[in-house]
Amino acid sequence: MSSSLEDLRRCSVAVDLGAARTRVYVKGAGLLVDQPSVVAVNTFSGALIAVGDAAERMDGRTPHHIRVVRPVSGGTVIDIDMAQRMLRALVGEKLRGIARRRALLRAAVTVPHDAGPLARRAAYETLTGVGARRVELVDAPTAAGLGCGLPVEQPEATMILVCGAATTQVAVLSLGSIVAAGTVSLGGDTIHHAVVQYVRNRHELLLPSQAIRPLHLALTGDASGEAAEVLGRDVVTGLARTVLIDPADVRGAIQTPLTGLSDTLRAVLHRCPPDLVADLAERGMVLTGGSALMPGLAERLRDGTGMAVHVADQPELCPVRGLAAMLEGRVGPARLDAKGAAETEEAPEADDAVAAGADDAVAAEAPQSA
Ligand SMILES: Nc1ncnc2c1ncn2[C@@H]1O[C@H](COP(=O)(O)OP(=O)(O)OP(=O)(O)O)[C@@H](O)[C@H]1O
Repeated sequence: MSSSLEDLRRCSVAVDLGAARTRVYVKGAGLLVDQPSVVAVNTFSGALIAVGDAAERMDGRTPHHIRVVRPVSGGTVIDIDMAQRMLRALVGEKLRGIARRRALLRAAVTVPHDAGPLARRAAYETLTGVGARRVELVDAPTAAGLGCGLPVEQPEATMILVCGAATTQVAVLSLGSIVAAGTVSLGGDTIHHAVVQYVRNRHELLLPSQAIRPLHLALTGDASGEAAEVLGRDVVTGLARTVLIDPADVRGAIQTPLTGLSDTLRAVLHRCPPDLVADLAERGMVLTGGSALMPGLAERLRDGTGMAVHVADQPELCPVRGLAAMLEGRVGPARLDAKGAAETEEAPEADDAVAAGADDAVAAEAPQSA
């Protein structure tokens, strides 16, 4: 059994810090948090006004003194302070309870497969800032693969797509490690921005967020071709106005990010040994992450690659479910090596830990959590 799986089993908390949503699983208690990764703060006093669902509802509707912040982007923490405040507000009391019962609060957190030292450091600092004394970093495709029941630890290829808010990670896994992987700027938010940009340029209209989701239906192959009426704000006059949007135009607007995904899939397959590609030809790929639910995405991938495409059950929960499986010791045989899927970060004693590469486990005690 590898030390990293042993370490993961000792964790009591699993965190999937996503650009769109934050999910926190606590051993023995289940999924305690599944909330938007959003914080609203008072810009004058710095006071926290709302987090999660409440903060997201304020987005786009705030007066000057309230700022709505998204502290995570593309699976990477970009504002550590806000991410810590968000986690404390969402789950702080529970973590304090666990920390009181256990001498050492250990947490596991997902990071993108290509996260660099700074991104790893940011995830680690976010968790230590809310009381974790030891942090296990697990790459998101491995966690998602385990979370949807794929045999990622077996000597056979599995292809997993983690379709997040702004990025999609494509990975081929075998023996618990990533064999080849790539990332493309495609997700629910990318599609959202592409559609907003198209309507703005073509119709000089700014769309509210809730008007976009119905337009996603244009992605489906069987889109009837009927134009959809949407209400927005005229760019010039500032007045409310409706326009008719042709589904064919929406498909055109999102073609570029979709082409990027097909290119990334091909590039990843190109880097795989032929034996693994043969496995994948039989099995196809599995889509996880919330954007896997985008209407028509699976069909378009099937048409574009000729491979079988499966959408996981509750795809948005796969990464956190995979972490939960590791924490509960449901992953075996234990073939995930320490330099592959999971890495341990221990809290540093001093700044020299920061200088050490993120790939190196740093043995030291954490400072007392706030
Ligand atoms: N039913 C749905 N149809 C289309 N898109 C959806 C649906 N449900 C969720 N999404 C999209 O999924 C994305 C969120 O997915 P998920 O929760 O997996 O992302 P995340 O883990 O927070 O993001 P990331 O991995 O980029 O950090 C959002 O962009 C959202 O618009």
